[in-house]
Amino acid sequence: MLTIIADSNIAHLHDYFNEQTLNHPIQVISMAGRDITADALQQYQPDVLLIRSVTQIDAKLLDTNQSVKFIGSATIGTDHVNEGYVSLRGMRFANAAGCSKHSVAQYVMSAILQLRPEYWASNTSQSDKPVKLGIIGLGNIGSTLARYALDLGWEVLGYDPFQSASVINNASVDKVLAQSDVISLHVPLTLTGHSELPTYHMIDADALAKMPSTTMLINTSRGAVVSEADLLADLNQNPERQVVLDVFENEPTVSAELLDKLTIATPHIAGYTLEGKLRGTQMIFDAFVRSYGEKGADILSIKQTDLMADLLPANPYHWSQLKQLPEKLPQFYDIKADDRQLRDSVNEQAGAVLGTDFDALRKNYTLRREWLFD
Ligand SMILES: NC(=O)c1ccc[n+]([C@@H]2O[C@H](COP(=O)([O-])OP(=O)(O)OC[C@H]3O[C@@H](n4cnc5c(N)ncnc54)[C@H](O)[C@@H]3O)[C@@H](O)[C@H]2O)c1
Ligand SMILES: O=C(O)[C@H](O)[C@H](O)COP(=O)(O)O
Repeated sequence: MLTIIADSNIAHLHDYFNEQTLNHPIQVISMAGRDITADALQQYQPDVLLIRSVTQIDAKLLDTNQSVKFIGSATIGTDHVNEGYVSLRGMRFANAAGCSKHSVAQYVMSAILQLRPEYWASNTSQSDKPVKLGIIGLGNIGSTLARYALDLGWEVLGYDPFQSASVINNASVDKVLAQSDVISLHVPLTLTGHSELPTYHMIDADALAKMPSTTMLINTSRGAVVSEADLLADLNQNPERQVVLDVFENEPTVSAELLDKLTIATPHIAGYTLEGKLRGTQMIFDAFVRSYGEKGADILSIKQTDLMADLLPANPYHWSQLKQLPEKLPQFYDIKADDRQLRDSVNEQAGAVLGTDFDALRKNYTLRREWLFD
């Protein structure tokens, strides 16, 4: 019998992990990601952990455990996982790199175009001052966002010191900060000692001072990439600056003081589309199959399967059509409705959105659909 502990927020968990697809007796124990603790591991002795970003994978969780062999995170970000420790323990780890790249890119485009609809026409063919979109981090999401921006005829000022120079990786960070109309952050959260160029508080008072007050800032990466204290000080000085946050330095709590100064604020749902979450589950299922398959079929003789196609309803939304009908964008995704829901969750007494309410907004979020980028 294979025992799996899984985050109950993993989309279609049981459609993927069951005795038919795995051709093996299994028990799947699903629970809130924050409840996956050393005590739960002690109680259930799982072979497999399937998690999302709210479960910290480290010595505190695993030092007293000898049962876990495979850990899958149905997320892009891995800053919640001490991968060095996991490798040292001989456990297999897989994340879902790129699973929601289109979802997040489309969230960013929705925010920009709903706040500045004039940007639909601010392109190289119709304007002598096309939109300059600054993108910091040009991996799966940043490079996908660049595709949408270039498709609208915008200019991209991109900065990624770990990628080769290219048509989008074309600027210094100072040029991005000083010359962009909008800056969108798409970096992992890395700390000193884990990266030559750590991204922790990358957007601090110095960086903000280099950004004209008319420059919009969008953060869908991780909250701590932006210094919240410095951002608050900047917004007190530059109340006209438009800031869109989907991630927050002190998640899952969000201060009302900060919320009041943001233009758009959403509860870490930029990647929350049916496609994005399903791809995440499919990818860790595939990684699990590969991992166990490598150990020989005697443990698990599994056929790899693409369940995603069966689980996705037909998708009528096409970027090419949306572009022709810009006024349709808010009907496709009303980002301001998500903003209102978060603001309505503020606990006046606490002067903040409480962690339990933030988590509930995410758990109960109605997954959007991605539009097809064609
Ligand atoms: N809000 C959400 O719902 C959501 C959804 C998915 C991912 N994310 C976050 O977005 C992040 C980026 O996702 P991705 O798929 O593009 O990851 P990715 O790993 O494909 O790309 C990250 C890029 O950042 C670059 N980078 C690293 N340090 C940098 C620095 N100091 N300056 C500039 N660039 C730097 C890397 O070279 C890489 O190209 C994830 O790590 C995750 O934390 C958030
Ligand atoms: O890293 C990611 O994939 C995203 O931030 C994702 O939205 C995390 O979502 P969670 O695991 O918190 O549900």
